Amino acid sequence: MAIYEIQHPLIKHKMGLMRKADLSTKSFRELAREVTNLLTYEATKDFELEHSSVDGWCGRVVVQKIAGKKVTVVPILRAGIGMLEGVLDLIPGAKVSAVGIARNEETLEAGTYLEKLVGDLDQRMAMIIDPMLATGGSLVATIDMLKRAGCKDIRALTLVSAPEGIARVTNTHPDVDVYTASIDQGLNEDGYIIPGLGDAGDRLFGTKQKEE
Ligand SMILES: O=P(O)(O)OC[C@H]1O[C@H](OP(=O)(O)OP(=O)(O)O)[C@H](O)[C@@H]1O
Ligand SMILES: O=c1cc[nH]c(=O)[nH]1
Ligand SMILES: [Mg+2]
Repeated sequence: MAIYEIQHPLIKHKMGLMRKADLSTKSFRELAREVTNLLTYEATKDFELEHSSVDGWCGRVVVQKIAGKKVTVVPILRAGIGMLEGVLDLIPGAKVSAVGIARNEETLEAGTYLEKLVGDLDQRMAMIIDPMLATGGSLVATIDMLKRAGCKDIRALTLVSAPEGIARVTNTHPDVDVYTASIDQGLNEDGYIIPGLGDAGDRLFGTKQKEE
C-alpha cells in the first residue's frame, strides 16, 4: 500500500478551518466536500485516457476521454456520506456502494450493519470514502468486504489518518492506496485521532451529545 498525504495549500488551509471546535455543522459539511473535491482530483491523476473524436464547430476534433474501469464510490456510513457529494461533483456518473460500519466505542471493533454493493465489482475500481482512518478496523472491514465481492482495484480517500491505522491497512492490504488530507500524530486512549477533528460523524450530522 502507498499512503499519499496530499501537499496542497488549499487542503492545508481548509483542514485548518475544519479543526476549529466551534465551527458550524454547515461550514464543516461544506469544507468536507471541498477537501474531498481536491482529494478526488489527486486520486484520479493516474486514470487512463483514450482518444475519441467529436463533431466540433469547425469539423471533426480529436478529444480524450476516460478509458478503462468504471468507478464505484464506497461511503462508509455514516460519516463517509459527508464526502460523497465531493466525489460525485467530479465523477457524477459513479455508482454508489453503501457500507454501514460502526465502531464499538468500548472495544473499538468495527461492526458491519449494511452491505449494499453494486454489481460487476470485478470490473470496477472502488473508491472508499471515510473522513477518519483511526485504528483502521473500519477500513480493513470494508476492503475485506469488497474483495469478497470480487473487487481487485481499491483505493481510499480520508480527511485525517492516524499512523496506527495506516500501519494496519498497509499490513493487511498492501495493494490498497490511501489518499489523505492529513497524517496526524496518533490515537488517544479512547481511539480518537489527535489532533484530528473529533467525532466526524457527529460534526457532519449535528448529533454531538451535550456534555452533562
Ligand atoms: O479506524 P477506526 O478505528 O475503525 O475508526 C474510524 C471509523 O470511526 C468513525 O465512524 P463511527 O464508527 O464513529 O461511525 P459514524 O460514521 O456512524 O459516526 C469514522 O467515520 C470511521 O468509520
Ligand atoms: O478521531 C476519530 C476516530 C474515529 N472516529 C472519528 O469520528 N474520529
Ligand atoms: Mg462517529
